[in-house]
Amino acid sequence: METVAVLGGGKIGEALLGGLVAAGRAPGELLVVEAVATRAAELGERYGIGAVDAAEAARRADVLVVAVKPGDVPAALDQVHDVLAGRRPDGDRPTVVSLAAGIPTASLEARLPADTAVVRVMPNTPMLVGRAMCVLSPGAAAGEVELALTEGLLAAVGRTVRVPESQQDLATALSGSGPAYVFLLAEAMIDAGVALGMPRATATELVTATVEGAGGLLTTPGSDGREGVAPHPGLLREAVTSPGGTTAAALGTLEAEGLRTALARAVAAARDRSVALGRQDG
Ligand SMILES: NC(=O)C1=CN([C@@H]2O[C@H](COP(=O)(O)OP(=O)(O)OC[C@H]3O[C@@H](n4cnc5c(N)ncnc54)[C@H](OP(=O)(O)O)[C@@H]3O)[C@@H](O)[C@H]2O)C=CC1
Ligand SMILES: O=C(O)[C@@H]1CCC=N1
Repeated sequence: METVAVLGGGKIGEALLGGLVAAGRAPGELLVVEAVATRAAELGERYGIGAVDAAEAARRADVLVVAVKPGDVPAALDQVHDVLAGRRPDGDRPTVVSLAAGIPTASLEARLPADTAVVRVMPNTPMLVGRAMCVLSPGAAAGEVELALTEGLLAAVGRTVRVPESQQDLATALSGSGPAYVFLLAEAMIDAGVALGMPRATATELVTATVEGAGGLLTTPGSDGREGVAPHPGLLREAVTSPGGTTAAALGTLEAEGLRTALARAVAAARDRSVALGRQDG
């Protein structure tokens, strides 16, 4: 298998590395470059992954993953530039896979040796448990071979979809940041249960199982009574909503409080922030 080196062993770097190990990848094929030494040691203890410096990662990697904060991307690429320049672009040089929100492939390519294959990916943290949604767009020098290599790697930790790069900022707002919206919803439901008198442990068990079960219905073909098409959230919601019942009372309150509008604005704010992060680069 190919050697995967990850620049940045933070939240998403760990989700990828931990997810790959859980999916059966040999830790010896995985490398991490991490600025914080204690963090690198933690990843070594947790997953058996070796920490190396940027130059060694650039020498050994078949896939070089950029998982530092968007503002740190230029410096991280500068650290690997010269070693990458010494490797031939026709198959020897690693594919550079960027997970950084907002940073266009053109900006990445401008800081890398000419003709480096770059794939921009927006993953999400469920990668750690093999349930990622990874959204891919190729850069100018990335062809089918590099895209398939990246998809093959990420398929081990969840689902992949290709989109035109013009949709990457919106993908970031939906699936990249999306888990946080669901966690906030879960947290708020648990707190509401506690406020109304249920022990926190019980409320947590009820709500987490409910989120998991609802996710299962959303992703199970035929769950809304129709065959051959993806389940529709509206139909699944209708099936919960008995006439004159409890769900209708709750949904009426959520609509009156503007939940849909709040979510629409939140997604637009995340999309706009992703665009702004790309403009701040370099
Ligand atoms: N968290 C998420 O859910 C998602 C994150 N992303 C993207 O992933 C990237 C990382 O995000 P996240 O994991 O949350 O951030 P973190 O801050 O948790 O992780 C980044 C890590 O990289 C370290 N670092 C910084 N510069 C370098 C360098 N040159 N070489 C090696 N390590 C370095 C940081 O150290 P220090 O703290 O000292 O800076 C930090 O430990 C971002 O670009 C983000 O947009 C994409 C999708 C989802
Ligand atoms: O919050 C962020 O900027 C990153 C990108 C998507 C999820 N986390």
